[in-house]
Amino acid sequence: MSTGYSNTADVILLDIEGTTTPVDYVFGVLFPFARDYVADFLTTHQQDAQVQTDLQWLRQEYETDLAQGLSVPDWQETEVTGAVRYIHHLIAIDRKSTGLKSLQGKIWDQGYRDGTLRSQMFADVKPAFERWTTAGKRLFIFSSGSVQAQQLLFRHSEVGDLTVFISGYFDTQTGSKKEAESYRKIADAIGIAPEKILFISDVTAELKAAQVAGMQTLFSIRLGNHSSDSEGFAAIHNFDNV
Ligand SMILES: CSCCC(=O)C(=O)COP(=O)(O)O
Ligand SMILES: [Mg+2]
Repeated sequence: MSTGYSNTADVILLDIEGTTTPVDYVFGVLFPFARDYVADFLTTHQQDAQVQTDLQWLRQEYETDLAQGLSVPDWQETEVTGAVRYIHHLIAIDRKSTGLKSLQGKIWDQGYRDGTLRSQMFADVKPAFERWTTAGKRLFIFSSGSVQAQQLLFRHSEVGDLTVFISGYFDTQTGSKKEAESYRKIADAIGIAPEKILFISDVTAELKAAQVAGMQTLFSIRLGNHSSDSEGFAAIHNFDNV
């Protein structure tokens, strides 16, 4: 029996990759773009204060990996090429790392602004955003991508600027998507009971955490997703009946 959804939500909280946007766009376009441009970007921007913060986060993550005995590429203390090697490694293993995601957002910024990047949305996304907004529901995003990356993605989509429909954005600076506490913090920040929030994602571990926090949940099955096993969660193939 499927669980988690009774369609009584006032707020809809959406994941991005595998829910609003094809996995193929993230893995086939965004990640290679960041991979290809990170060396140039760091060479030009490594002294910027926010880039320095990202590099410090990445360095801490690197030290933790080393302490845990994980296999990581060599990174001498201040070397850009070492940082680039580690960043390439994190992209290759799809680590949902706050430092990596923050840096990726900054790299994608230029690509979106000059028109090289245009984000892809599933065909039912914009009509659903319009329908939910008309029905008085508020829409929020919770993605591993940084808030900056989320805003860029919805502003520069192939179907136009969708940020007008979105009331707020949350990333892993709120907490891991697999921890119930993150969903409690999001409900607090929105100022609504978790039971009034419907969270939609393609990752059941995220739905389990949201459910523990009291949210309603739906599993997203989209073409190209990593898994279509809903593990008992109510599932959808698009937003048409949500
Ligand atoms: C904000 S677009 C890039 C998304 C991203 O970097 C990612 O890892 C996708 O994670 P999600 O939590 O949206 O599945
Ligand atoms: Mg996802």
